[in-house]
Order: sequence, then C-alpha cells, then structure tokens
Amino acid sequence: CTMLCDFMERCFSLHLQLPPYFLLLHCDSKEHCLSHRRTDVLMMTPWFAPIVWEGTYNSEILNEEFRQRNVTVGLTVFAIKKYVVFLQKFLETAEMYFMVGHRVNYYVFTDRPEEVPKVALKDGRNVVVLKVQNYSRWQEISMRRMEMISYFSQKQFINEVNYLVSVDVDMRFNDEVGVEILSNLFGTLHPGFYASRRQSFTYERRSASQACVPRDEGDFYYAGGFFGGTVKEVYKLTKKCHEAIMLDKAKGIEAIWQEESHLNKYFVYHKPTKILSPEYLWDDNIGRPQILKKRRFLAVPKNHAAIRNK
Ligand SMILES: CC(=O)N[C@H]1[C@@H](OP(=O)(O)OP(=O)(O)OC[C@H]2O[C@@H](n3ccc(=O)[nH]c3=O)[C@H](O)[C@@H]2O)O[C@H](CO)[C@H](O)[C@@H]1O
Ligand SMILES: [Mn+2]
Repeated sequence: CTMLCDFMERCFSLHLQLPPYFLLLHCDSKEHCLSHRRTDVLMMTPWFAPIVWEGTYNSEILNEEFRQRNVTVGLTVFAIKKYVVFLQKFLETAEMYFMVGHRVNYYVFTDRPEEVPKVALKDGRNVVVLKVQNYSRWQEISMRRMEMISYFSQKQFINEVNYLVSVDVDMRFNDEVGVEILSNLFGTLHPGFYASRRQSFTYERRSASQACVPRDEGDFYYAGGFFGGTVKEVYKLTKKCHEAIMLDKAKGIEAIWQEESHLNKYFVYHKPTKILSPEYLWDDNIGRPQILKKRRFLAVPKNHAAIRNK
C-alpha cells in the first residue's frame, strides 16, 4: 500500500495521467486512506454500514471529532447478585481502555449497592449506581436488562449522556475501545458466528415467539453482550425488545437465547448503522484466528455453578 501511495505521488509530480479510480481512492488526511483498509475481512455491509476492524479507521481523526462535540458516553452494566464479583476488574480495565480521553458515566445496575467496589477514576468519568431488583433465574436477569435500560433511558440517561453502550459484566477490557464504535445504532458480531452462514445462526425459529426470524432472513448473528447507539435509538431498541419478551412470557415462551434472540430479530428489521467486529467481544476459548489483530474486550471465565442463580 505505501508502495502504491508512493507510486501515485510520483505520477502526480511527473504530471502523468492516472487512471480515474486512483483519483477517487486518494485522500490526504492525517494518513493516506489507502492504509485504512483490509482485504481479508468484510469492511462494509450491503446497506453501507461500516464494520469496525483494527486497521480500518484513524482514531486520531475520530477522537478530534468526538472531543469537539464534547460527547459523553454512558456504559451500562448489570451486576446482580453474585455477578458483583466481576465489577472490580471490569471497571479497572475500562479505566485503562474504554473511551480514553472522553467523558464517561458508568451506570452500574445492581441489587447490592454496598458491594460495588470503589475504583479510582480519571477526570470526567463517574460511576452511577442504580439500585434495581433481582430475579431468581439468570435468564430472567439477563432479559430484564432490556426493561431497565429502556426505563432509565427516558428517565435519566437522555439528560446525561449522548450515547449508550450496553455490555455484559463478566468481561475485561484488554485493548482500546474508543469512539470508533459510536454510531446511531450498533451491534457486535458474535465471536462464535462471524464466519458462519445464515443457516447455522442460532436465531429463534419457533413462529410462536416474537423473536422468530424466518430461515431466509437475517444478515449477521449479533451478540447479546455488546450493543449501543444514541440514547434515543437504544431506548427504541430496548423498549421494543422488552415488549416482545413480555408478549412471549404471556404465552409461556422464552426465546432460545433470551434477549439476544430478540436483539437479533430487532436488527433484522432495524439495520444497525455500524457493526463491531468480534475484536470487541472475544472469548479465548475460541482460539486466536489470524484476522483478529486486537482482542479488545474478553470474556472472563466463570464457574456457572458457583456464580449463576446465587
Ligand atoms: C457475551 C454475550 O454475548 N453474552 C450473552 C450470552 O450469555 P452469557 O453466558 O455471557 O450470560 P451471562 O451469564 O453473562 O448473563 C448476562 C449478563 O446478565 C447479568 N447477570 C446475569 C445473571 C446474574 O445472576 N446476574 C447478572 O448481573 C450480567 O451483567 C451478565 O453479564 O447470552 C445471554 C442470553 O442468554 C445474554 O444475551 C448475554 O449478553
Ligand atoms: Mn456474559
């Protein structure tokens, strides 16, 4: 690529005619545009939403843009019952890697406020503890996140932040997660399915469920553990998913992957404006493929028997 750029510059200085597509490709921002591309992964959806991989963007340009707008990002995370044990590492690593240099509110939803650890925070960053109820089943806790996020979005978040990012707590940040993820509505490719075909996506298939996706529809399989957007878009998404979950409940049905199934259904009919690669939600149990240049946000191994429903 640098060879190509050098070649183009030489052509310009010699006043040589370039084929027209070279002119379209060339741009002189901080670095040459040609260096911000990947040929080994899909960089854009058929509806022109970027798919964010390391090597496809310039964080210097993006940081300037978002700093100028003085953007505040809300990171919502649930630590109900035993899951409070994940908060320390989650918050400590978020301070190192999440939206460095930007304003951040951590919204910690918990039934155990006294067990939220005190973590040293940089300027412009706050932890806001929101006391909420618990449920006996882990599936119910996971699903009710939709209800709680939608409720607090219109009640509080809309007045405090520009964007919301919603993630699992049994995770740690391991590399930069910055403003390159922000967009009106974004989802993340599930690490188990980014290379799979539609036929093997684990969408809900029972037509009785509101989360049902027909066999011939759907673009990607998105993870339940990382999505976001503007407060307005996240409100619409979480409200719709919660309503669908309640309709299912009234019929005595629970989607195969709980709210992840409903999220996937939502994204079929409300296309995300940006998609995050599995760099943003990885699990080392899957290995370390070549295409993965960064592992930004990693699953923390957990003993299900000791943690769930406790
Ligand atoms: C990485 C990822 O994509 N994870 C998704 C996956 O499961 P996981 O197996 O990762 O689910 P999980 O046990 O992490 O539960 C989801 C989240 O709910 C919260 N929680 C759960 C139980 C509890 O007792 N206390 C508590 O606080 C906590 O924030 C946790 O991270 O599938 C779930 C639905 O089946 C959700 O869609 C998760 O987002
Ligand atoms: Mn999890």
